[in-house]
Amino acid sequence: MSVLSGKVQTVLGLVDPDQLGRTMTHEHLVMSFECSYTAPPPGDEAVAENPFQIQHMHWLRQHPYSCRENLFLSQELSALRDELLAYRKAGGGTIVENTTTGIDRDLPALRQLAKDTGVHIIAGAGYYIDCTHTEATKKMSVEKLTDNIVSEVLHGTDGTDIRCGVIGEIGTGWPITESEKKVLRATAHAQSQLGCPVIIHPGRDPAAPAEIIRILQEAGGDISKTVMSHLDRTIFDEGELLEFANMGSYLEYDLFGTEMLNYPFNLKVDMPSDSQRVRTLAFLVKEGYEDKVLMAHDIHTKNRLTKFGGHGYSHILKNIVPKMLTRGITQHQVDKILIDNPKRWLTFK
Ligand SMILES: CCC(=O)NCCS(=O)(=O)O
Repeated sequence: MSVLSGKVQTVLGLVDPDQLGRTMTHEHLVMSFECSYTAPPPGDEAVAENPFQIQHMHWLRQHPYSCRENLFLSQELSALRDELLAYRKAGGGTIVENTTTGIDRDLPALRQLAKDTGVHIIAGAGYYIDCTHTEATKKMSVEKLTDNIVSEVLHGTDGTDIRCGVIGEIGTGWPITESEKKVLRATAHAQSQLGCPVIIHPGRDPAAPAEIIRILQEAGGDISKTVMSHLDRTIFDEGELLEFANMGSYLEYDLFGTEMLNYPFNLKVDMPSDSQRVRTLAFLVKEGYEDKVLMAHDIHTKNRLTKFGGHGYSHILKNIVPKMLTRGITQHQVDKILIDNPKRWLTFK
């Protein structure tokens, strides 16, 4: 039994799980997503260089990764403070901040945002996808990676005494690289030492989530305390979704607010609309998975902030929940998805 057992670890210290309230389990507040820059379509270069004007907002929603300036959420601390205050006003209590090594995690900024706004913020330990692994990271043994992750939870992160409360988002692509497999095994080893929550970013292929669960399971991970993120752009077939759900992880729909015609990271994927996401949640609830579903917006670009005409961190609470209630999901089930499931996942064993 560790000192963390039965508690949730925020950037301001340990809290009782009952204090969390409504929780978005997959957001970013301070990060950069430069690693995913994608060249704009031919002819659109001038728009990409001059993005934040009302007449360009539709273009930005369609091509969020083709404008470098849009990829630096870390430049928007004042807007983020306003966002979190609005989130609290809308009934939000907690945000899990999924920024890991490789995409510019900033623990002191998260601590300041938590102090300024009263929102509980839980930071993420570990490593993002392969292209952000340094040469030094790629050379590390699973044991060394495990030690690093454990230390980020027990002692502090990035040279501070601020501790992470989850492992992840742990990044993987498709196919999963050797370096990513080592990080997954280290994640499982760290989780079995700490009894902590884990959250995974899968590659963009329907086979990726199950393959990741197998790797974690073989390395001793606790799948019942693991979240599979981004299912909205990964598994589309209902039969395949139920087969994956049977493996026992939490099932996260975390791209609420993103609607784009051409998903640049996998042109074969049709990104669903929010209405289609709600329909999938209703399907999972009907099939008996109401204790496994989680929701979030995964905000990781500036154009999604209300300052730039975006939906902000309160979109689910303000717009999506009312829609869920008209689509066969009860208030009790909504509370499970937004309060009880996050609380159970985030509590250390
Ligand atoms: C760091 C943010 C992130 O990885 N978001 C996932 C975007 S997507 O792969 O679902 O498009």
